[in-house]
Amino acid sequence: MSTHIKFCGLKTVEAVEQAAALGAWKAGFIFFAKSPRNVTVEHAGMLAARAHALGLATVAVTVNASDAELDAIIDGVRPTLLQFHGAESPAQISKIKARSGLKAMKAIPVRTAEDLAAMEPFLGVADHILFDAKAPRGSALPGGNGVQFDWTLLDSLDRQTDYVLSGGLDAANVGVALRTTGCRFLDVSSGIESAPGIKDLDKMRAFAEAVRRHDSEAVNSTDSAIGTAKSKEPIS
Ligand SMILES: O=C(O)c1ccccc1NCC(=O)[C@H](O)[C@H](O)COP(=O)(O)O
Repeated sequence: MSTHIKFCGLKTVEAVEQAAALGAWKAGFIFFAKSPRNVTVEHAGMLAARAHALGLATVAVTVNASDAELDAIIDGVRPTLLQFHGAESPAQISKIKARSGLKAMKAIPVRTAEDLAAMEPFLGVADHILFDAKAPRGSALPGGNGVQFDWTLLDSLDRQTDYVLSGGLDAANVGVALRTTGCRFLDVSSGIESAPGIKDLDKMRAFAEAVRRHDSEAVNSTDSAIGTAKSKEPIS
Protein backbone atom coordinates (compact mmCIF):
# COMPACT_ATOMS: atom_id res chain seq x y z
CA MET A 1 0.00 0.00 0.00
CA SER A 2 1.30 3.46 -0.78
CA THR A 3 1.72 5.94 2.06
CA HIS A 4 -1.18 8.35 2.55
CA ILE A 5 -0.37 12.05 2.89
CA LYS A 6 -2.45 14.72 4.57
CA PHE A 7 -1.30 18.19 3.59
CA CYS A 8 -2.53 20.42 6.41
CA GLY A 9 -3.15 24.12 6.84
CA LEU A 10 -3.99 24.84 3.20
CA LYS A 11 -5.30 28.34 2.48
CA THR A 12 -5.21 28.75 -1.29
CA VAL A 13 -6.80 27.12 -4.32
CA GLU A 14 -3.29 26.58 -5.74
CA ALA A 15 -2.24 24.58 -2.69
CA VAL A 16 -5.44 22.50 -2.84
CA GLU A 17 -4.88 21.82 -6.55
CA GLN A 18 -1.25 20.89 -5.90
CA ALA A 19 -2.32 18.49 -3.13
CA ALA A 20 -4.79 16.84 -5.50
CA ALA A 21 -2.22 16.65 -8.31
CA LEU A 22 0.25 14.98 -5.93
CA GLY A 23 -2.30 12.32 -5.00
CA ALA A 24 -2.76 13.45 -1.40
CA TRP A 25 -5.05 11.50 0.91
CA LYS A 26 -6.52 14.58 2.62
CA ALA A 27 -6.38 18.38 2.55
CA GLY A 28 -6.61 19.94 6.03
CA PHE A 29 -8.08 23.33 6.92
CA ILE A 30 -7.40 24.98 10.27
CA PHE A 31 -10.10 26.63 12.35
CA PHE A 32 -8.10 28.21 15.15
CA ALA A 33 -7.94 32.00 15.36
CA LYS A 34 -4.35 32.18 16.68
CA SER A 35 -2.95 30.10 13.84
CA PRO A 36 -1.27 31.68 10.80
CA ARG A 37 -3.18 28.98 8.88
CA ASN A 38 -6.60 29.95 10.20
CA VAL A 39 -9.35 30.10 7.57
CA THR A 40 -12.94 31.32 7.76
CA VAL A 41 -15.77 28.86 7.24
CA GLU A 42 -16.69 30.66 4.03
CA HIS A 43 -13.17 30.48 2.58
CA ALA A 44 -12.71 26.85 3.66
CA GLY A 45 -16.07 26.03 2.05
CA MET A 46 -14.76 27.34 -1.27
CA LEU A 47 -11.45 25.42 -0.90
CA ALA A 48 -13.23 22.22 0.11
CA ALA A 49 -15.58 22.44 -2.87
CA ARG A 50 -12.54 22.66 -5.16
CA ALA A 51 -10.86 19.74 -3.36
CA HIS A 52 -13.97 17.57 -3.58
CA ALA A 53 -14.38 18.38 -7.27
CA LEU A 54 -10.83 17.06 -7.75
CA GLY A 55 -11.58 13.90 -5.76
CA LEU A 56 -9.56 15.06 -2.74
CA ALA A 57 -11.05 14.43 0.71
CA THR A 58 -10.93 17.18 3.33
CA VAL A 59 -10.37 17.56 7.05
CA ALA A 60 -11.66 20.34 9.31
CA VAL A 61 -9.12 20.79 12.12
CA THR A 62 -10.72 22.19 15.29
CA VAL A 63 -9.54 22.92 18.83
CA ASN A 64 -12.09 22.67 21.67
CA ALA A 65 -14.77 24.05 19.33
CA SER A 66 -18.29 24.58 20.65
CA ASP A 67 -21.21 22.64 19.18
CA ALA A 68 -22.33 25.82 17.39
CA GLU A 69 -18.87 26.32 15.86
CA LEU A 70 -18.71 22.68 14.76
CA ASP A 71 -22.19 22.88 13.23
CA ALA A 72 -21.20 26.00 11.28
CA ILE A 73 -18.06 24.27 9.97
CA ILE A 74 -19.95 21.10 9.07
CA ASP A 75 -22.70 23.04 7.25
CA GLY A 76 -20.38 25.50 5.51
CA VAL A 77 -17.45 23.26 4.60
CA ARG A 78 -18.95 19.78 4.29
CA PRO A 79 -15.61 18.19 5.27
CA THR A 80 -14.95 14.48 4.86
CA LEU A 81 -13.47 14.19 8.35
CA LEU A 82 -13.33 16.18 11.59
CA GLN A 83 -9.98 16.49 13.38
CA PHE A 84 -9.99 17.22 17.11
CA HIS A 85 -6.74 18.85 18.20
CA GLY A 86 -7.64 20.02 21.70
CA ALA A 87 -8.87 18.51 24.96
CA GLU A 88 -12.08 17.05 23.50
CA SER A 89 -13.44 14.03 25.39
CA PRO A 90 -14.41 10.69 23.83
CA ALA A 91 -18.06 11.46 24.75
CA GLN A 92 -17.97 14.80 22.90
CA ILE A 93 -16.45 13.16 19.84
CA SER A 94 -19.05 10.36 19.88
CA LYS A 95 -21.82 12.94 20.14
CA ILE A 96 -20.62 15.03 17.21
CA LYS A 97 -20.02 11.93 15.11
CA ALA A 98 -23.58 10.73 15.75
CA ARG A 99 -25.01 14.18 14.97
CA SER A 100 -23.00 14.77 11.80
CA GLY A 101 -22.43 11.27 10.44
CA LEU A 102 -18.78 12.27 9.89
CA LYS A 103 -15.67 10.32 10.84
CA ALA A 104 -13.26 11.72 13.41
CA MET A 105 -9.52 11.93 13.94
CA LYS A 106 -8.15 12.63 17.44
CA ALA A 107 -4.73 14.23 17.91
CA ILE A 108 -2.61 12.85 20.75
CA PRO A 109 0.29 15.08 21.81
CA VAL A 110 3.49 13.11 22.43
CA ARG A 111 6.73 13.92 24.22
CA THR A 112 7.36 10.81 26.31
CA ALA A 113 6.36 7.13 26.18
CA GLU A 114 3.71 7.76 28.87
CA ASP A 115 1.89 10.17 26.55
CA LEU A 116 0.87 7.33 24.22
CA ALA A 117 -1.60 5.98 26.79
CA ALA A 118 -3.78 9.06 26.21
CA MET A 119 -5.00 7.45 22.99
CA GLU A 120 -6.69 4.53 24.77
CA PRO A 121 -10.04 6.18 25.66
CA PHE A 122 -10.38 7.21 22.01
CA LEU A 123 -9.92 3.74 20.50
CA GLY A 124 -13.26 2.67 19.06
CA VAL A 125 -14.45 6.29 19.11
CA ALA A 126 -12.00 8.10 16.81
CA ASP A 127 -11.61 6.58 13.36
CA HIS A 128 -7.99 7.74 13.23
CA ILE A 129 -5.42 8.54 15.90
CA LEU A 130 -2.90 11.23 14.94
CA PHE A 131 0.32 11.43 16.94
CA ASP A 132 1.73 14.94 17.00
CA ALA A 133 4.60 16.46 18.95
CA LYS A 134 3.50 18.14 22.17
CA ALA A 135 3.56 21.92 21.69
CA PRO A 136 6.76 23.56 22.91
CA ARG A 137 6.37 25.64 26.06
CA GLY A 138 5.13 29.12 25.18
CA SER A 139 3.64 28.14 21.80
CA ALA A 140 0.17 29.49 21.15
CA LEU A 141 -0.56 26.53 18.88
CA PRO A 142 -1.46 22.98 19.88
CA GLY A 143 -0.31 21.82 16.42
CA GLY A 144 1.55 23.09 13.40
CA ASN A 145 4.69 23.86 15.42
CA GLY A 146 7.13 22.07 13.10
CA VAL A 147 8.47 20.07 16.04
CA GLN A 148 9.33 16.36 16.00
CA PHE A 149 8.95 13.86 18.78
CA ASP A 150 11.01 10.72 19.26
CA TRP A 151 9.54 8.39 16.62
CA THR A 152 11.06 5.31 18.29
CA LEU A 153 8.46 5.76 21.08
CA LEU A 154 5.98 4.28 18.60
CA ASP A 155 7.93 0.99 18.58
CA SER A 156 5.79 -0.12 21.50
CA LEU A 157 2.67 -0.07 19.28
CA ASP A 158 1.55 -3.02 17.22
CA ARG A 159 2.99 -2.43 13.72
CA GLN A 160 -0.44 -3.23 12.28
CA THR A 161 -2.00 -0.29 14.15
CA ASP A 162 -2.84 2.40 11.64
CA TYR A 163 -2.12 5.84 13.00
CA VAL A 164 -1.22 9.15 11.41
CA LEU A 165 2.30 10.43 12.11
CA SER A 166 2.84 14.18 12.30
CA GLY A 167 5.09 16.79 13.85
CA GLY A 168 8.05 18.39 12.14
CA LEU A 169 8.01 16.24 9.02
CA ASP A 170 9.62 17.50 5.84
CA ALA A 171 11.08 16.14 2.60
CA ALA A 172 14.49 15.61 4.22
CA ASN A 173 13.35 13.55 7.21
CA VAL A 174 10.22 11.76 6.01
CA GLY A 175 12.10 8.74 4.62
CA VAL A 176 13.72 8.12 8.02
CA ALA A 177 10.34 8.68 9.73
CA LEU A 178 8.72 6.03 7.52
CA ARG A 179 11.56 3.53 7.96
CA THR A 180 11.61 4.07 11.74
CA THR A 181 7.89 3.77 12.34
CA GLY A 182 6.53 1.71 9.42
CA CYS A 183 3.52 4.01 9.48
CA ARG A 184 1.29 4.42 6.42
CA PHE A 185 -0.37 7.77 7.10
CA LEU A 186 1.43 11.14 7.36
CA ASP A 187 0.43 14.69 8.15
CA VAL A 188 2.61 17.68 7.30
CA SER A 189 2.21 21.43 7.59
CA SER A 190 5.25 23.60 8.51
CA GLY A 191 7.60 21.38 6.47
CA ILE A 192 5.86 22.39 3.23
CA GLU A 193 5.87 26.13 3.96
CA SER A 194 8.16 29.00 2.97
CA ALA A 195 6.94 31.01 6.01
CA PRO A 196 4.30 30.29 8.69
CA GLY A 197 0.97 29.85 6.90
CA ILE A 198 2.43 30.15 3.38
CA LYS A 199 2.44 26.83 1.56
CA ASP A 200 5.27 26.29 -0.94
CA LEU A 201 4.16 24.25 -3.95
CA ASP A 202 7.73 23.03 -4.62
CA LYS A 203 8.09 21.82 -1.02
CA MET A 204 4.77 20.00 -1.32
CA ARG A 205 6.08 18.25 -4.44
CA ALA A 206 9.44 17.44 -2.81
CA PHE A 207 7.63 15.95 0.20
CA ALA A 208 5.38 13.77 -1.97
CA GLU A 209 8.37 12.66 -4.07
CA ALA A 210 10.34 11.69 -0.95
CA VAL A 211 7.37 9.62 0.24
CA ARG A 212 6.94 7.93 -3.15
CA ARG A 213 10.69 7.18 -3.25
CA HIS A 214 10.35 5.46 0.10
CA ASP A 215 7.30 3.53 -1.13
CA SER A 216 9.04 2.24 -4.25
CA GLU A 217 12.18 1.28 -2.27
CA ALA A 218 9.95 -0.64 0.14
CA VAL A 219 8.26 -2.48 -2.77
CA ASN A 220 11.64 -3.26 -4.36
CA SER A 221 13.06 -4.63 -1.13
CA THR A 222 9.97 -6.85 -0.69
CA ASP A 223 10.32 -8.04 -4.30
CA SER A 224 13.98 -8.89 -3.87
CA ALA A 225 13.24 -10.73 -0.61
CA ILE A 226 10.61 -12.79 -2.48
CA GLY A 227 13.14 -13.34 -5.31
CA THR A 228 15.74 -14.57 -2.81
CA ALA A 229 13.23 -16.92 -1.20
CA LYS A 230 12.18 -18.27 -4.60
CA SER A 231 15.76 -18.80 -5.72
CA LYS A 232 16.25 -21.07 -2.70
CA GLU A 233 13.35 -23.29 -3.73
CA PRO A 234 14.30 -26.59 -5.42
CA ILE A 235 13.56 -26.57 -9.15
CA SER A 236 10.75 -29.05 -9.77
O1 LIG B 1 -1.31 23.96 11.98
C1 LIG B 1 -1.81 24.71 12.82
O2 LIG B 1 -1.60 25.94 12.82
C2 LIG B 1 -2.69 24.15 13.89
C3 LIG B 1 -3.25 25.00 14.81
C4 LIG B 1 -4.08 24.51 15.80
C5 LIG B 1 -4.34 23.16 15.89
C6 LIG B 1 -3.79 22.29 14.98
C7 LIG B 1 -2.96 22.75 13.97
N1 LIG B 1 -2.39 21.88 13.08
C8 LIG B 1 -2.77 20.51 13.04
C9 LIG B 1 -2.09 19.61 12.12
O3 LIG B 1 -2.68 18.58 11.79
C10 LIG B 1 -0.66 19.82 11.70
O4 LIG B 1 -0.53 19.40 10.39
C11 LIG B 1 0.24 18.97 12.60
O5 LIG B 1 0.21 19.54 13.88
C12 LIG B 1 1.72 18.93 12.10
O6 LIG B 1 2.22 20.20 11.96
P1 LIG B 1 3.76 20.45 11.58
O7 LIG B 1 4.59 19.99 12.72
O8 LIG B 1 3.85 21.90 11.35
O9 LIG B 1 4.03 19.66 10.33
